[in-house]
Amino acid sequence: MDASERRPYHSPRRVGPAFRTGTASDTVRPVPVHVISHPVAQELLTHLRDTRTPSPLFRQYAQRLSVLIATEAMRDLPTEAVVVDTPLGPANGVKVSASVIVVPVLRAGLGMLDAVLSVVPHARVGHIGLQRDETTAVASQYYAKFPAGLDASLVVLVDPMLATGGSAVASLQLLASRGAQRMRLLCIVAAPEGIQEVEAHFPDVEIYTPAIDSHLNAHKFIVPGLGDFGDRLYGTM
Ligand SMILES: O=P(O)(O)OC[C@H]1O[C@H](OP(=O)(O)OP(=O)(O)O)[C@H](O)[C@@H]1O
Ligand SMILES: O=c1cc[nH]c(=O)[nH]1
Ligand SMILES: [Mg+2]
Repeated sequence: MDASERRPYHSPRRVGPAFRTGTASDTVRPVPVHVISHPVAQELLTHLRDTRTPSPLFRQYAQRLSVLIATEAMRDLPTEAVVVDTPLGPANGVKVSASVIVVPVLRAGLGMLDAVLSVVPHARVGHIGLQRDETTAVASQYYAKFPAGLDASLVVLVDPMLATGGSAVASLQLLASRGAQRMRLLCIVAAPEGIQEVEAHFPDVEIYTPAIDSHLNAHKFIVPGLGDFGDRLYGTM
């Protein structure tokens, strides 16, 4: 698809707020969090949590789970009508007509990128490099590069772990400062603290995740979580 074929992203319908159904709270309240409860997604998440899962399998499970998350997150992509010829005659069909920019947060977000691109192959890709300080858990930026057209695209931020929310909010602020208007966040495990932080700064940003966990520990790791996603993905423990 060349640039002339890309059209600005306009959501044809506002996705209604989902209801939080995770383990964090019994209180059901409308928040823009979509919990991917599909049993296949939940089984893949279980494998990712399991300390016995080695890096090669961890990468595979992360990919497969990310396809399911991305599929749900792209449910309302606008399409245009097309007609194709089957061997038996013409058939009406559709073509996705939105401009999508996927932005993984390095490193861990790279473990979801190819999966998201398999769902929206025409998407373009930006990158944000962030690293949490091991003692303060505050993220600092070491890289950022984006394609043109953030303002007219659906921007899909991809980071598997939403812990304090510091990395997600810093990323969303950077994207917003470069013109992004419609943003979504895809993650694999979210903590209530991180969700609150994103909601406080970006109430319109919908979050797609298969898990809302219990809480953060003293080191700001998600409990029960799955440990350090980047380390498990790349074997840097
Ligand atoms: O919500 P937060 O408290 O900001 O934590 C979440 C961030 O922490 C992890 O990255 P990390 O800093 O470990 O970098 P890495 O991906 O290179 O391992 C994770 O991938 C998120 O980006
Ligand atoms: O639990 C956590 C928190 C931040 N980053 C991770 O990889 N895991
Ligand atoms: Mg890490």
